[in-house]
Amino acid sequence: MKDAWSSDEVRKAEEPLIAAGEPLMARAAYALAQTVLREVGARPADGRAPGYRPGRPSGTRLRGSLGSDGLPGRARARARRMAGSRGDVRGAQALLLVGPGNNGGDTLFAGAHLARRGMRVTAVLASTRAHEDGLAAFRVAGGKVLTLADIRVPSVVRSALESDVILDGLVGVGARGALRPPAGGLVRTLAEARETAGERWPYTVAVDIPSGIGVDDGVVLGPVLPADRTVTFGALKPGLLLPPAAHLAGEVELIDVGFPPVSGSEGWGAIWGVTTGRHAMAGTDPAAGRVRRVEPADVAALWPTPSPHDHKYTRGVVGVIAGTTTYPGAAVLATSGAVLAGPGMVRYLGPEAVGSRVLLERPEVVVTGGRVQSWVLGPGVPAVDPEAGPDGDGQARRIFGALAAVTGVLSEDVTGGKMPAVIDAGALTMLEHRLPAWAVLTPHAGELAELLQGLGHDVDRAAVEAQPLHWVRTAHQATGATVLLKGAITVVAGPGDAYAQADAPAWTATAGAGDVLAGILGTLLAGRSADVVEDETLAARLAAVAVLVHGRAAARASAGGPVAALEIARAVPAVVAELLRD
Ligand SMILES: NC(=O)C1=CN([C@@H]2O[C@H](COP(=O)(O)OP(=O)(O)OC[C@H]3O[C@@H](n4cnc5c(N)ncnc54)[C@H](O)[C@@H]3O)[C@@H](O)[C@H]2O)[C@@H](O)CC1
Ligand SMILES: [K+]
Repeated sequence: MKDAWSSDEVRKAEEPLIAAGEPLMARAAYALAQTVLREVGARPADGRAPGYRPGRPSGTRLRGSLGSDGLPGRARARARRMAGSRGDVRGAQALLLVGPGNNGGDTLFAGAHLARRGMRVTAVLASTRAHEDGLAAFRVAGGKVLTLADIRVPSVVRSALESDVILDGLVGVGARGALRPPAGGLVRTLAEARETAGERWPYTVAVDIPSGIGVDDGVVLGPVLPADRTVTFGALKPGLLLPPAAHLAGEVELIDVGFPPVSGSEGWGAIWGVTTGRHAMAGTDPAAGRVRRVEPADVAALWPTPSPHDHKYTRGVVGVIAGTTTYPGAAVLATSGAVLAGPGMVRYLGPEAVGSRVLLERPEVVVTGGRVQSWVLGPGVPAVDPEAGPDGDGQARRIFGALAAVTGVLSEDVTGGKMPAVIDAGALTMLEHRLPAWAVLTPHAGELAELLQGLGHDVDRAAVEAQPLHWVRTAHQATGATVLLKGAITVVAGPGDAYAQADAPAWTATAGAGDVLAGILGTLLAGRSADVVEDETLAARLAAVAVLVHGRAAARASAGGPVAALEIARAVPAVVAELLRD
């Protein structure tokens, strides 16, 4: 599990270490310089071609969203330039963008290391203030210092285009809001120049964070220079995991500067003396938990794996109400996702003609009613039209019935107990009662905006995409449900921690992929039905696992090319087997 720490948490962790005389900045700057030296040293053996880009790094720690071939966009270009690297950095040029705080200090100390290794290093000070010791060390090492006020933005752009590497050290965790002038104007112009220069743009390293992103919530309120790599210190920051900012961070490398090892709330309780309640302040809501990312190694502990004593009913039965005669494919895809994720059984409820199609693809499915341990509601079912009332071949009526079980409106004597559910597509328009956390809503941005509008919020799709964590948490608070917002980076929030998953190649954005995801998650909820009711934070974790498995299945089925939704479902068993084996 990757854990992001809010800027307040980072400060609290730093304080005692700095008081104890730990050389945090020296460690950060040294590691940053090593990364730059490694990258620049990987240049082609025939010397620095104009617009040279260093080689692909060996140690990728974390990626943002992936390209169709599973590599972050800019890493692809660098991968092609690997051949003939020679490790010599003498004469290579670095441009440092230096802000007034410790982030600028890290950058200046790193620049001093680079200069001592024979690189030609220029620091542009964006402010009248700069870290004094850092600046002195940089000068002694032979670095050249310019101030933005003296040289102006166009000459910084020229200098950037002549450089091999840029270090963005304008602001770090001390950032508040969008970059202000003159740093904001400089970054805006550099970002535009990068767009024009394309592959000729130098390798760009963000120091701690890409300056200008929302450190704690991942929003992008103003100009940001996209990085090929972010070297971050002590802990990941939420903005490096969350969209849209995570798309600007490139590959993220976490440097250990000596923070205590912490994983999850238990560790924080021990460190801060928190004995009860929520621990962290990441994101926009002080009451909410951390921002995290589930990793492949976490899956085995969460996946409902059968024991020899299990039979199909103890393993969990998934009930799927999806598809209509107009949209029968969604029923096939959702049941396929559920079956291939490995439940005890899948029941399908819907029009007979659709059930027959489901059976053609998945003869394991049972097309009669009966007890279930989770519901998958709504894929391929149209939104309820308030004028016309429920229709859709009776699917709306069936979904309303299932929702009555999920919300507890129906007696548990009738439903057989509390019931987790995946609520997708048309079913999102059928919510009439407050939901438990073990109901998982799975909207895309447009559907989430509509849901929130229905709850009285003035928000559209673009606003949701600009502040996904905020709106996902708002929807959770308003409905009670766990909310999974589908996207290139999927954001999940319920009571407690939020999750930002970047597992899928861009080809996954294809019709029907969400139906498969709903099915996979239905199987996870059925297999751990009692646990999700017991632990209200578990549904979000399982939702993140479903997203991870779905994304990896898409990558496997895609193999760098197009992928059809049914092929994602078909790749699930091999992906799960691999994750359980590792
Ligand atoms: N976490 C760690 O373990 C370590 C952190 N260190 C560095 O220290 C940084 C934090 O340093 P500081 O607290 O000095 O803060 P920063 O250097 O991040 O930024 C603070 C300065 O930027 C200005 N500023 C804030 N928001 C701005 C905006 N929107 N536009 C323009 N200027 C803005 C402020 O006026 C202030 O002068 C970290 O990001 C990291 O780089 C390292 O030195 C040591 C290790
Ligand atoms: K920075």
